[in-house]
Amino acid sequence: MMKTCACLHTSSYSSSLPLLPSTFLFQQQQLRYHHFLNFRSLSLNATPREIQLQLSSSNDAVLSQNPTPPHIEEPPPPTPLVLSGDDKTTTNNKLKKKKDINDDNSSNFDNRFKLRNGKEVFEEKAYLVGVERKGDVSDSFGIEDSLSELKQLADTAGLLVVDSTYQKLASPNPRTYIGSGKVSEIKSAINALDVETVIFDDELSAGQLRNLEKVFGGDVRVCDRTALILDIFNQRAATHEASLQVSLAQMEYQLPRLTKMWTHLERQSGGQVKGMGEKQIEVDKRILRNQIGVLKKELESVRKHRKQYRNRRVSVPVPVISLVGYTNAGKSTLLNQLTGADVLAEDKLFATLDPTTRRVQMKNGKEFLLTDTVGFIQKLPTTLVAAFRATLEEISESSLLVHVVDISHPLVEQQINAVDKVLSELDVSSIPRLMVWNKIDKASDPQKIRLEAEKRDDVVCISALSGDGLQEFCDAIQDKLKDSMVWVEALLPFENGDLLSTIHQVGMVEKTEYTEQGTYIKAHVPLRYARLLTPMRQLCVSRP
Ligand SMILES: Nc1nc2c(ncn2[C@@H]2O[C@H](COP(=O)(O)OP(=O)(O)OP(=O)(O)O)[C@@H](O)[C@H]2O)c(=O)[nH]1
Ligand SMILES: [Mg+2]
Repeated sequence: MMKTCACLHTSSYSSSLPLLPSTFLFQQQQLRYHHFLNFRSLSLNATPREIQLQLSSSNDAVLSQNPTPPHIEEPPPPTPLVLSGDDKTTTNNKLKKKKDINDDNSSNFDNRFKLRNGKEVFEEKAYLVGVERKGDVSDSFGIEDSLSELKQLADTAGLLVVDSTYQKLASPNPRTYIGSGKVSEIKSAINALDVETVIFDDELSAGQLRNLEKVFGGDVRVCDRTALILDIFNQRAATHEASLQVSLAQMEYQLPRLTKMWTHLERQSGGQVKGMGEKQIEVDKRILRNQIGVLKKELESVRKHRKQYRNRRVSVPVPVISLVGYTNAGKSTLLNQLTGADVLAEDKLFATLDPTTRRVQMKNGKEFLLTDTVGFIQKLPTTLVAAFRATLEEISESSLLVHVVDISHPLVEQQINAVDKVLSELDVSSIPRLMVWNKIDKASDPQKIRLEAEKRDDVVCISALSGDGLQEFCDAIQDKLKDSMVWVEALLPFENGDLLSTIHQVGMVEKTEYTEQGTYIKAHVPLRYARLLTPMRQLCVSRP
């Protein structure tokens, strides 16, 4: 796979703009600055598939060009570190170099290769940094909770978190995000703990990233929560559509961060190529914008296919219900439990990226389609919400949204608010909702929670893991679907037998009476069918 990517990359460059010398350096810079993004400059003529491969493959592709920049000392080509099994695993040239350096101490180093989900992952030492904004509203995540979530994210990405710190600030420092005292404190921690990566809990600007890396020293990488989430998504994207969406989000994240990364060229060449950096930023921005355009087109075509598929599904008269909720709430476990599907469900953030739809048959013979979707998280980057819009369209075309909540989680209220916030961005307020309090088996006082749920409308307690409460869940779905339907009394002529059986399938028929003129029904039916029945409803009104 890695070899394939390298070949692809070389051939795509042969038919594209020549790489400017500085682009090579830029690639090296990117590997340092944005280790998590597996990002590199791309050829203008690359196909979306190539772009995707280039983005998702490890850093070996960069080496295939190997141009020699004038006036600038060429950096030694790093040897990629091949980890078994997975070309998307976080790999890094620097690691190989470090491994060589550390050969004497290699047993210590090798201890940090861990097997996760069947993949070998190198655990880089990471240090977390957060900022508590004075005056933050109390219903949002506290700084310690937010940092502990960041630790979970880092863990999911395969990093080894060695320590963390935070600072209370009225407003972030525009140059370094945190104050200078805190910067020095972190620098000491980096030296003492041999930290390789510093991760900030909030999105940093290009300038802040650059300044912090400068202060921390050449070998230390700095990244932010968004880059970390993007990296997890990149590692986990399993389908063509998900890969395209992640690639697009990565590029959009990257675009504003190209600014001024080139000034080092002018410094290194002693001013001989003055202005070169500035020009190169423009060239690379243009290349990146072109790639974004190519990806958007490709996504649009994938989106059209999905739409056609959805349209076909609409013609199958079964309501579609989407599971939404905070990451790790138990959505996939619920889908698996109800449908016998085999969707990956695990105690990691963002286990699911692609929607999976399965048919559920209830005891009364009624059916619905259940869709599992990508989980949400607080501080979800807007670029990601936008990039996943195509996938999230599944949600907007549902008859009902089931909000799955991990009721055993200490920050359950904050998680509910974060999900509501994302849903409000998706413009789905008109779709009826049902809330499910999951993991009731794990709650410290399940009885108290059940009593609380009884007091509320639209809440059902379940354990997706044990299957407890699933019958109540299906009953609640029936009731909710009924609420979203229209009450009709109609007389269907006998030649409309097909429509009658569809109504039995999608609606809730309360009375059927056979008369000489046709079948008289009283039922709740979806709006679409109420419209189809309009002429027959008039007939019914005129019935003696
Ligand atoms: N104790 C208990 N654990 C549960 C329950 N439901 C899910 N889990 C566990 O919670 C973890 C996350 O479950 P998933 O089904 O992967 O959660 P998800 O909402 O699909 O997560 P994302 O795909 O990341 O958004 C897994 O380890 C499940 O075994 C439950 O009812 N009780
Ligand atoms: Mg899931």
